[in-house]
Amino acid sequence: MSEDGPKRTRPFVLITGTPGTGKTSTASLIAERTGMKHVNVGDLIKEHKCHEGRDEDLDTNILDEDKLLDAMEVILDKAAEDGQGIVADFHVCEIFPERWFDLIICLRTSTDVLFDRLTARGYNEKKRSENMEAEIMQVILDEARESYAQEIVHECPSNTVEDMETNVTRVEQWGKQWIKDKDKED
Ligand SMILES: Nc1ncnc2c1ncn2[C@@H]1O[C@H](COP(=O)(O)OP(=O)(O)OP(=O)(O)O)[C@@H](O)[C@H]1O
Repeated sequence: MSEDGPKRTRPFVLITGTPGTGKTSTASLIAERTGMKHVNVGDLIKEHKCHEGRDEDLDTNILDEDKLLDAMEVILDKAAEDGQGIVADFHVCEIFPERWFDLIICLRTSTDVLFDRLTARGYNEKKRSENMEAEIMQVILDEARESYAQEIVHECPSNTVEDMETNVTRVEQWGKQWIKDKDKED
């Protein structure tokens, strides 16, 4: 959202984490429960063709960040104008301007569970290993902590359906409080 964009009355949340940790499932449940708009950044990239080519080795597309940020800014500005919250999900968090998000949830999944999920998804061995390693090394969590204020970054386990329920409820309750606090401010 642009610096001089519309004032926000609802929160913007980013769900991040290694591929397979449950970002899309969690974000869509949050959207369902709260009425926030779900922005599946992966889908947005496909829709707007934000690619600069393909990394065949890693079996992944190379992201055109500027194009993605432009496309997202339009969506975020519109949500702010409409008084709607945003729950975005993406496995990269450091590319977004810090001012965009009020809460960053970094989902974490244990090695054995993630292995099974990525295998079920048909990831090739190299892609699966890269992602497993990234999760073990907490690459995304470190990126989140480096890119945003410490107090808005939360690490949340996402191994079981119960974990997902806890995470969704947590964001839902946090959102209600955010709105109350915002109302008091105005
Ligand atoms: N907490 C959880 N408990 C049980 N199953 C889960 C949980 N989180 C995700 N899953 C399952 O794991 C798979 C991957 O989930 P999902 O697509 O939401 O992950 P993702 O982090 O969005 O992945 P990507 O970054 O590749 O889009 C799905 O089959 C989903 O149902």
